[in-house]
Amino acid sequence: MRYGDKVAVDRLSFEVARGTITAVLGPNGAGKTTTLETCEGYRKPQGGSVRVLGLDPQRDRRALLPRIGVMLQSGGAWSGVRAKEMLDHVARLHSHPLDTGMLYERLGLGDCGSTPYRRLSGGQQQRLGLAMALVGRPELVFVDEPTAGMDPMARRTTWELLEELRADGVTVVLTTHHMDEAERLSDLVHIIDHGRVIASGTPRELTSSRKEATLRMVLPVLSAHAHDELSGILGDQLEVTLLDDAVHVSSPADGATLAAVARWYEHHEVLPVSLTLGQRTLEDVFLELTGREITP
Ligand SMILES: Nc1ncnc2c1ncn2[C@@H]1O[C@H](COP(=O)(O)OP(=O)(O)OP(=O)(O)O)[C@@H](O)[C@H]1O
Repeated sequence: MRYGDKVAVDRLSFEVARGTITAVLGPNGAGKTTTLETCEGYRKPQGGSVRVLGLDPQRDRRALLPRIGVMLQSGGAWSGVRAKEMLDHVARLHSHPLDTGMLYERLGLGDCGSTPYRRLSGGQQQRLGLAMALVGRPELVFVDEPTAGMDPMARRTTWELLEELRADGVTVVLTTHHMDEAERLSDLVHIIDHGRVIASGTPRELTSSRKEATLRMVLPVLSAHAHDELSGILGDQLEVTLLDDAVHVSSPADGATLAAVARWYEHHEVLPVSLTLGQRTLEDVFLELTGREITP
C-alpha cells in the first residue's frame, strides 16, 4: 500500500486463525490502520493479496460486510445523531442483531442514549463504536485501538467482552498502543514497523526469548557520575529515561548484577524510589525491536 511516494505497507504477511485474538502492534505510522483498512475493504491494495474469511475484501465486499464488524480508530457516527439512535440504526442493518439494550448496559452506555454523538466523551464514543462493531454478531471483528481514551473500568469491560467473543468462536484482530492489553488478550502478536512484520509470536514467546530478567529502578535524580557508575555495572543495554520528573532506569540483569546494584546503593547510602526485577514485558520487547516508545 502506497500513499503517493510513501510506502505504508510493504510485503507484510500474516495469517489469523479463527477463534483467536491477534494483536497488531507498532509505533505511530507503522502501517497498522492501513493494514486493517485493507482487510476491511476500505482500501484497495496496489499489490499483494488479502483474503478475509476466504473472500476478497474488494471483489466480494457485499458478501463479506455482513460477516465482519469494524471499530474504526475514531468516528463512524454522524455528529448530531443520538447514541441510541445510532446503535439502533446499525442494528437494523443486520438480519440477526444482538439486543441493543443489553449491549448498552454491558458497555455502560445506559445513561447517555439520548446524548448526541459529538457530545459524548471520548471514551463513550469508543464504547459506542465497539457496540456498533459487535451488534451484527460478526464472525470476525477488527478493532483499531479499542480502549484508547477509555477509563480503567471501561477498558476492563472491553477486555472481558473481547474474551467472551473469542470463547464464542469469534475472531478478533486488534491494534493497540497498550502493551498490557496485547499481553493480556492476544493469542498471537505481530509487531510491525515501516509497513513490515518484524516479529511474531505469542506474548510468552516474545517476552521469554532471553534468559535474563529486567531490572527496573526509579531514582529521583541521576548525576552524570552515578550514570557512568551504573553503566559500568549494568552494561550497554542500560536504558535511562526521564518520566514524570523521575529517572527510570532499566536493564537486563542476573543475580550478580542485582547484587552489584545493591552494593552500589549501600556505598552511596541512598535508596531508589522503586526497584523491581521481573520478566521482560511486551513493552521491553517493543522498545528493543523498534527503538521507539509507544505514544498513546
Ligand atoms: N490517506 C493518507 N495519505 C497519505 N499518507 C497516509 C494516509 N494514511 C496514512 N498515511 C501514512 O502511511 C503511514 C502508515 O499510516 P497508518 O495510519 O497505517 O499507521 P499506524 O500504524 O496505524 O499509525 P498510528 O499508530 O499512528 O495510528 C504513515 O506514514 C502515514 O502518515
